[in-house]
Amino acid sequence: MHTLTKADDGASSSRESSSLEDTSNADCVDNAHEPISNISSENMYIDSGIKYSKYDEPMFDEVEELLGASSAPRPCTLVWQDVTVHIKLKHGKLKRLVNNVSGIAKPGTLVALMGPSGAGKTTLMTALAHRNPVGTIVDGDIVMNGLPIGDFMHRESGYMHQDELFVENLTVMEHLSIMARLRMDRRTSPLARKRKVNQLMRQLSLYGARHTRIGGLDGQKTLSGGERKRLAFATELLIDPGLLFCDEPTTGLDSSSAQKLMTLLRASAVQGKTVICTIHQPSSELMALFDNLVLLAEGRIAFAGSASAALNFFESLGYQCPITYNPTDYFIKVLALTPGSEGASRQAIKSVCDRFAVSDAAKELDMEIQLEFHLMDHEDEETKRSKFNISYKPPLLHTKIIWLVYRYLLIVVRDPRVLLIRILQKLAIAFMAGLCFMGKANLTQAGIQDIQGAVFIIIAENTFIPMYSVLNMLPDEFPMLHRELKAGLYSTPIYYVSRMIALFPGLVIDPTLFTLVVYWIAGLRGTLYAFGLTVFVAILVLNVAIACGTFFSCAFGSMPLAIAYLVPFDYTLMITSGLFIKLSTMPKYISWLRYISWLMYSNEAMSILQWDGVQNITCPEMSDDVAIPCVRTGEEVLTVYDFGPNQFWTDIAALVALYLIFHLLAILALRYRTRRK
Ligand SMILES: Nc1ncnc2c1ncn2[C@@H]1O[C@H](COP(=O)(O)OP(=O)(O)OP(=O)(O)O)[C@@H](O)[C@H]1O
Repeated sequence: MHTLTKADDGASSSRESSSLEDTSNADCVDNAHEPISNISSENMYIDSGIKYSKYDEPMFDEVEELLGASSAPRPCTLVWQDVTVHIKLKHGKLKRLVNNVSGIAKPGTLVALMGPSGAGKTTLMTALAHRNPVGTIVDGDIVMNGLPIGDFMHRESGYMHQDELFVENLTVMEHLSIMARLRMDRRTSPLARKRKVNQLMRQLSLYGARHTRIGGLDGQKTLSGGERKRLAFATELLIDPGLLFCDEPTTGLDSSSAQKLMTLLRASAVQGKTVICTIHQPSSELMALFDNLVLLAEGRIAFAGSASAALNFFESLGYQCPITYNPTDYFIKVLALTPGSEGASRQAIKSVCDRFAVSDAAKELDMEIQLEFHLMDHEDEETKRSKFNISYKPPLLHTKIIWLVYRYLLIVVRDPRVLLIRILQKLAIAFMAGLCFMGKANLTQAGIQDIQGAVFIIIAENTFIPMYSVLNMLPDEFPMLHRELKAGLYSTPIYYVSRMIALFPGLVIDPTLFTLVVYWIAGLRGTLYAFGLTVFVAILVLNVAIACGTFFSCAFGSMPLAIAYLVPFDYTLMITSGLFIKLSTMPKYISWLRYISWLMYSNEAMSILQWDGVQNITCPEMSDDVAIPCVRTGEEVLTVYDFGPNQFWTDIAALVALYLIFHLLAILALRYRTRRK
């Protein structure tokens, strides 16, 4: 049953033992690139369904088909020594997640990071990949090709997450094309970019699904789990990283899809990449694809070395893997906490880790690490630099904005029903409202209230529903935003600006349509000047409302919290709009609120457009003995509402200022939120 050990025949062990002498990265890569056709059949053997050359290198006839005959990736050697990871808890205490862990991953190797749930695999891998969550403290040395890891890891390494996140409405080709624009060197020609995308789609069997949406609208074909994983893999391969981290890539896949994906990872290693992979209890066939195994338990190393050596090590401790057991399952069983007897389990795990720390395998590993450090120390700067993609030029700021805007516009275009329903709904409300005011907007005493009412309807419709509808937009995108920020694809302000630009067409069309219908049905002032500027103010109102809603969603992070704070705020806005209370009579301690009320500014501006210069408001017939108060001019109407007739452009300036302030506050809140993660 112990079929996981391709080293059982001795071929692998000879490589293991020679690995200390064979420290040249180039050798690893060269071996990996020996043309398959040059190896005769007597120089190969088959184990676990995988062909191996006499050099014990898996012979993927399909390597070139799988991953193409691209140029050899930059060799990446990652060494980590005495790495300890703590996380800061809320009350300031530190919790240790990874404890004094060392290891090495060389070019052309596929390393499995295994252990029971909660062992610290993901924590260690994010530390090695320099993609730690905020609040993580990493101690120890992590060195890639002689340099302590840093932000350069974004361009030198790829990171496949356990749960892949995509903009679901995009097709495979759109996703990869946009990612190519965001990730690849800006000097890459459009043809080369296109070729790369096509090549990856073919190699990863995604070409047939290139026009399939990743996730979907009802009834539409979408990608399978395996295809999604392969797409995530393709996304990482766009920059052809020398180092690849994969967090549980087989989770959620059936055995055939898992085998397919792992074969791809193996092929990447054969090409010369360094691949580090966390994996949960792989089958023997899958385990056979790995060169090295690192077993973690309770944040410590329980074993590091080849799979066959792991069997020997556990046997030496008295843990004899039953013949019917998959060895990896057995290792995990030994290292997992047993419910009900956690104390005894912890003691047993500690004993395994302690024994490994003084084992020959640990000493060998330590020697290998020391040797690697020694070699790195003696490399000159030029050699070190040649191992990095220092000439990489990230896409320019405007390129990122254009492609992000394109991505978010596609979301709208992909589902035009949402847009159509929104427009129809808007028009229906506009007709309803317009019909209520039809024939009422006259220059009479009663008409004053009707005109002011119609103006307020235009303002309210462009404020409340849009402000609330935007509350879940950014929080829904936070997980993906965090991930793409960590991958160094763009910055928070670039994301925010792009997101808002993509919204903008809707923010112009919506208020224009609504105002157009209400204005003409209600029969508001029939000059082009008044109509045009009313539409302009309505557009401004909607944009300020969206900016305000976005700020609340960024500041409070979730829709329920944002609503809790927004409701009292919107009441304040409404009360101070000038329609419900005479602004000059408001108590001093509260009257300042009118200055942040865009409802007040817009109400004043639209009222001015309706009443400026009006001189002929009719009064009811008066009997000789009763003097009925009567408003005869537009200026008097404005005075009734405490609006200044000359305030129009001041109101516009205030609306623009509020628009900018809310967006600025939203960006600051979003930055704070994304930095905390
Ligand atoms: N932010 C955090 N605050 C507190 N504890 C944390 C935090 N992040 C991780 N942990 C704890 O650290 C331990 C290791 O977590 P990690 O995700 O690295 O485990 P894992 O081995 O990848 O587990 P799994 O296989 O289930 O994904 C777990 O016990 C987890 O609860």
